[in-house]
Amino acid sequence: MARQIGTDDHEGFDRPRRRTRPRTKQKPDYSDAEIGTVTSITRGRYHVLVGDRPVIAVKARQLGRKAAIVGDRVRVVGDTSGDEGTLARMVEVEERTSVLRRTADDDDPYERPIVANADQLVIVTALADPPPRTGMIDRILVAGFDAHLSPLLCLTKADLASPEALIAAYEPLDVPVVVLEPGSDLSELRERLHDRVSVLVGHSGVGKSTLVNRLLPDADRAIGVVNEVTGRGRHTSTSAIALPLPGGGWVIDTPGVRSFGLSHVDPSTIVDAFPDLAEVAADCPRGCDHRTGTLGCALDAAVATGRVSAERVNSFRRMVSADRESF
Ligand SMILES: Nc1nc2c(ncn2[C@@H]2O[C@H](COP(=O)(O)OP(=O)(O)OP(=O)(O)O)[C@@H](O)[C@H]2O)c(=O)[nH]1
Ligand SMILES: [Zn+2]
Repeated sequence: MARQIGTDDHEGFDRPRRRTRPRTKQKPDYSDAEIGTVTSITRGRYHVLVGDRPVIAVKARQLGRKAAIVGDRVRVVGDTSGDEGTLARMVEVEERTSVLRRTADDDDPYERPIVANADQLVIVTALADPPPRTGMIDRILVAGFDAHLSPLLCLTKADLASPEALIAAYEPLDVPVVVLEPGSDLSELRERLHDRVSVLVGHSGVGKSTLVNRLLPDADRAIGVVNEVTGRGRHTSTSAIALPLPGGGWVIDTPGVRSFGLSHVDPSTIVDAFPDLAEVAADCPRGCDHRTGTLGCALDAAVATGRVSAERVNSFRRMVSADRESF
């Protein structure tokens, strides 16, 4: 067998090999570096939970413009002790399984990724004070379906108003609903959050902080973040915050949103989140956006023959039309 010069292990053991590629092109291998989850970002500092150790890291230069967002799995090197005053270096961002995005408003073409690697979108809506707005719920649903997250509608303040109308509005879309009021049982919600990565989204004042505090009274301590992020005034921060659930899974709280721009979403793809409707829509004309009055939309024919219910199609259409409304 021919001897392969330069590839033997003992060759160049303690001096650099001659055949190594030029330094600039060599990608360092960080596969052994510690990995953690970005829990929040404040002023260019990344809070990373490595195991149960909160570490603060700065972005390494080689990441260039590539930014990590909350929920990202990242590799950190250097001082990863998490001791006070220490800073680690974040050297790599792992591939994401999902990205939830929004645009600031519909005239803003700039996509803002808000959370990585989530699999569930929890839309927190008050039943009163502030009053619920289905347009906003629909827009958030569209963003969630676009990011392939499964939805959960969380209705708060049931002590102030009845949830019946909203439950009825989302039943045809099979969106699961949990209803909460002060002191209500959280076990169903806990079950739905267990072992999942859930992003909480909602208007300011709907009771999101109240809910997070009930679910996770010790949340702040778990990720080692002091009041600058989680205390009052946190909503001046633009960053989301990821909180580990004791039994497994994450809750990612996001700052209260006033609008949920969808200019990055192609509404014609949302039908894919509904397998029965997608099957029907396969017969639609090319580029059909499936809205009411769209010529030749196969959803109309399917309703006429009873293949799908008018209620489901109407709810679907209301939802995808929400991206035309403004708030
Ligand atoms: N009646 C009633 N009030 C509630 C309920 N949940 C929260 N509240 C009140 O609603 C107000 C807003 O609650 P927060 O938890 O601060 O709401 P938030 O969504 O975090 O609001 P921001 O911090 O502004 O984003 C507070 O005065 C709460 O006490 C509820 O189930 N019923
Ligand atoms: Zn169609």
